[in-house]
Amino acid sequence: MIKRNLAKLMHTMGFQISHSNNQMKVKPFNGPENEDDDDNGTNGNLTFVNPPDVAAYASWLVKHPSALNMFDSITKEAKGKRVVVFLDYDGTLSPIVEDPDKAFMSAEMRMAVREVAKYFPTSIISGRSREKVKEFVQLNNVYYGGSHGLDILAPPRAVKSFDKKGNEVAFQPAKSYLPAIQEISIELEDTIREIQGARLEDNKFCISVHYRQVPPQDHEILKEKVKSLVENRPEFRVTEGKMVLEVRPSIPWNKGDALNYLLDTLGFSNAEDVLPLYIGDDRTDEDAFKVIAGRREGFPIIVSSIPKDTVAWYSLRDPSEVLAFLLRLAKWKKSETSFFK
Ligand SMILES: O=P(O)(O)OC[C@H]1O[C@H](O[C@H]2O[C@H](CO)[C@@H](O)[C@H](O)[C@H]2O)[C@H](O)[C@@H](O)[C@@H]1O
Repeated sequence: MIKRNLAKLMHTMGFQISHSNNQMKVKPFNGPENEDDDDNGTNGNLTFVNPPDVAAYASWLVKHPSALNMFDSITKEAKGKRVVVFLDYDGTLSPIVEDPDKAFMSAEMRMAVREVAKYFPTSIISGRSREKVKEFVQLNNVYYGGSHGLDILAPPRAVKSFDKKGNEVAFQPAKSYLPAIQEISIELEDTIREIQGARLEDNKFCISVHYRQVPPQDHEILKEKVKSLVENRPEFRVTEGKMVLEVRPSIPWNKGDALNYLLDTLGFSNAEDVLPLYIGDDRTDEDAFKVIAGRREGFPIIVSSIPKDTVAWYSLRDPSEVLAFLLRLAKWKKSETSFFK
């Protein structure tokens, strides 16, 4: 009886449930260690549920309802307005994996993003270098913001994105930091050399220090080392993501500013009928959620399979739900467009 009621509750909350050998299985819980590593479930395995986690997630979903369950009210609000889409990359369009160089996007996801971009101006704002994220995404009908928005190739039609000869020029507010970034990268390399499994990723205007493959007992040692190195370099600051420290120039620029910059260059800054939609999974995406929340209009959507503090209004559990949402969004717009033809 209790089991049946729990199953009913979870179904209402949007969980996928299956039964075998009389044991209830729910996707996606498999006991994430902490909020920094809530990427469990992205491998699609079903695992046994810890009931308190299910209850916690269910009550979190009340505050941050599934964007799939809320789809009709989202499209009702979007009708007749201009939706502008912003997407994070890692953990949103691609599952979190051990090796950052292998965070590939599926062909289905690529097709879904391409479809969405046919109907809505679409940008991808990532912590990766702009070149790297473009290499993963391989689409020409989206705009790219790399290094957490410190490197944006604005829409070709925007005056700001051309130099005198008419060549495309990226917006790079931290360009003068490049020599210092190279210097700190060498220092970081030296600092982490002794720590087994630690690795650097050069994201052009940010350096990521990954510790996903570092033994847990060394995580704090690594964090301490990196933070004390950066403390001596006031021109840099550290932000934290999923098993990664991101060393970046201490200029007041984040994914929220990048969102505003893109809205501006796309010609939407003063428009009242614009609804930005942002989907992201990590702490740095909160800056973009805040911008949308501040406008009181739009759709800030967090990707998370565990309850976490967020200013996002809606949620999706993992990249597979992001895929479902994007496909539905494109389908909705396509049917709306053909209806008015
Ligand atoms: O803003 P994002 O596009 O989400 O970038 C944030 C970081 O994403 C990448 O690291 C994360 O994904 C890796 C691959 O799945 C994973 O191995 C790592 O543990 C995650 O933190 C990227 O490699 C970093 O440089 C970005 O800072």
